This record gives sequence, structure tokens and C-alpha cells, in this order.
Amino acid sequence: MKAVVLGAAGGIGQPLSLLLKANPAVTELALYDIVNSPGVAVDLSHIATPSKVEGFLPPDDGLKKALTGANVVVIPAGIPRKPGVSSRDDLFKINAGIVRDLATGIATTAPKAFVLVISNPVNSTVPIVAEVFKKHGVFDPKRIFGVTTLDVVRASTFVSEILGDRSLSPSVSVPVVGGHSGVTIVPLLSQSSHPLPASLDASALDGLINRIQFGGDEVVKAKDGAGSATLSMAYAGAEFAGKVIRAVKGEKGIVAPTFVNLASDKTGGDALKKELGKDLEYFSAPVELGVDGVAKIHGLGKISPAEKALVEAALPELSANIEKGIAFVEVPKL
Ligand SMILES: NC(=O)c1ccc[n+]([C@@H]2O[C@H](COP(=O)([O-])OP(=O)(O)OC[C@H]3O[C@@H](n4cnc5c(N)ncnc54)[C@H](O)[C@@H]3O)[C@@H](O)[C@H]2O)c1
Ligand SMILES: O=C(O)C[C@H](O)C(=O)O
Repeated sequence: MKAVVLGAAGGIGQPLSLLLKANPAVTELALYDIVNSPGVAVDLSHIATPSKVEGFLPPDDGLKKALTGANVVVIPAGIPRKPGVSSRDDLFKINAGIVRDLATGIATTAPKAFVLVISNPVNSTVPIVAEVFKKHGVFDPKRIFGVTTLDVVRASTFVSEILGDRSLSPSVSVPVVGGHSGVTIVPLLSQSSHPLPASLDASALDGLINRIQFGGDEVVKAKDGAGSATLSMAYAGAEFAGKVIRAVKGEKGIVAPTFVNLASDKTGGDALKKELGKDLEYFSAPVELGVDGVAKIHGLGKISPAEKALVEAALPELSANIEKGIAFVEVPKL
């Protein structure tokens, strides 16, 4: 099981690489960045876990060498938000090109790898990866994932706080659907494994939803110029990568929300589009993972009228973000 981290020397990349090094299912770990990755790799290589670790830089075909034989590729490369860069969409200008070029490397060197995209704006960078793969004739909608796990992790944490017991947080499970930015993040709190207190009033419920949707802003503000969430994201990224690895190795019944392509009727994409009442190409929904990646995209299930309204409110921004990503790679029509 070879895992590759692209952007491995960054704020997310380093702790994410550490957590992947700590995962005994990973037997080989390749770290790629435009700076510092060989040092990070040597540092991690002293940890007594099974995987061999190597670091690569752009010269001497570093990207190709990192990706050769990859099973799982995680991408946290790109610039993060800071005060003044108010939306994830503002990152598009720089990150779209970075993700396109890295995706080209994957499509040409490791087209069968499972690709986990962390770089923002996720709602656009996932379509960018897919379009690059289409251009190279290697697109498989079951193998490309937008990592929205941090929203799920935040929902578990914030719900446990409202329940007054942080020790519950690892077992609190709340599906978060839609996309990964502001109003496109839709927590389905009515489906929480641990129901919210009946005494929770409407404004407290709105506050909880808002905190999950804008949790990223809370971190950007607190870091005060030093970037956005890195450690919680590394935790979330390692958790999702760990689930993909377990599923690929044959474990059954693993379900996790993730932002995926809805092109395949066989995996339930069409049914979800019908439920949404919109011909969206991508959506984050609970996905059953299997040996080939996406095994089944679940529908929204029973949701409250208020949650239905939140899903409706997410669709215009989500759709615009997706189109922007697709248009970035599409060959212009003459
Ligand atoms: N999906 C999520 O939930 C989520 C959560 C947090 C952050 N993010 C996003 O993750 C990205 C990274 O955040 P960070 O805090 O780690 O940023 P960072 O600046 O600390 O690290 C980014 C790393 O990417 C590297 N990089 C830049 N261009 C590259 C290229 N062409 N090839 C390889 N590496 C390259 C940089 O050298 C740097 O080491 C941002 O876009 C951020 O918005 C996503
Ligand atoms: O908020 C950000 O810009 C980073 C990330 O997407 C997050 O949710 O923390």
C-alpha cells in the first residue's frame, strides 16, 4: 500500500504525513513538495513503523518518482486562507493551476490511484482533477474524492459540546452533505447518532449549524494571519485516507461523507441527482467505500423541512463552483 502526499511539507502535509507514517497498513510513503520534502521524509523515516519513507522535489522527475506505483494520493498542496482572503473561492486563482498540474502527473503516472483532494476550493478542485483525468482518457468517477471529513469531525465535536460531554465526540456521527464552503456545507443534524436535546431552541440550533458551516473561519480568525486549519485537517485527512485504505484492502461496510462525481448510475449518482432535483455533477454524500473506491452513493435519507431548505440554499453556489472548476480545464470551444 503506497501512499503519496503532494504538498507534504506544508501545514497540513507534515502532520498528515506523520499520521500516515503511523498507519501500519501503509507500507510505502512518498512525500512530494516544491520545498523541504526530503527533510520531512528523513525525519519521519526514523519512526519505528513498517513504511519506507522517501521525499521528492520537482527536479529529476521528482513528481513522477513519488507517484510511481501509488495506490492512494492525498493532495494538500496549495495556499490556505488568511485574514483578507475571505472565501475559499479566492484561493482558486493560485490553487487551480497547482491542482491541475499535480493531477496531470497522477493521470500520466498513477492513473489507477485513489485521489483524495484536500486543496481548496474543494468544490472546484475535485472537478479540475476529474477533467484532467478525462483529458487523459483515464477518468474513473469511483476513484476521485473531495475530502470533506473535517466538516464531519467538527459536527461530532460541536454536537458533543452541546450534549455537555466531550467524551462522546468520537462516537457522535452526523452526516454532512453538499460541498465544502460556507452555505454549501449542510449538516443533517436530524440524523445525528446522538439526538440533540429537545430543549435546544431554534436560535441555538441555527448557531450550531452556522458554526459547522463556518468552522474554518473560526480557525482562520484565531490563527490571526498564520493560515487556516492544519492539525484538525491532518487528523481528518488521515481518518478518511485510513478508511479508503481499509476499504481497498477488502473491509466491507465503511461509509463516509465525501465529495464525489455523480456520473455513475451504477453507484447511485442518478438517484441522488433526482432527489436533489438538479443535474449536479458533484455532491458530498455518505458514500460506501469498496475495493474499487466508491461502491454506493447514499441518498439524503429522511431530512427535516429546514434541512431541505439548507440543501436548496447550497445548490446555486455549489453548482457555480463546480462549473468554474470544469471550465478551467475544458478545452475552449471554437
Ligand atoms: N478540505 C479541507 O477541509 C481543508 C482544510 C484545511 C485546509 N485546506 C486547504 O489545504 C491547502 C493547504 O493548506 P496548508 O495550511 O497546508 O497550506 P501550507 O501553505 O502550509 O502548505 C501548502 C504546501 O503546498 C506546497 N505546494 C505549493 N505548490 C505546490 C506544488 N505545485 N506541488 C507540490 N506542493 C506544492 C507548499 O510548498 C506548501 O508546503 C489549502 O488550499 C487549504 O485551503 C482544506
Ligand atoms: O477554512 C479554510 O479555509 C480551510 C478549510 O477549508 C477549513 O474548513 O478549515
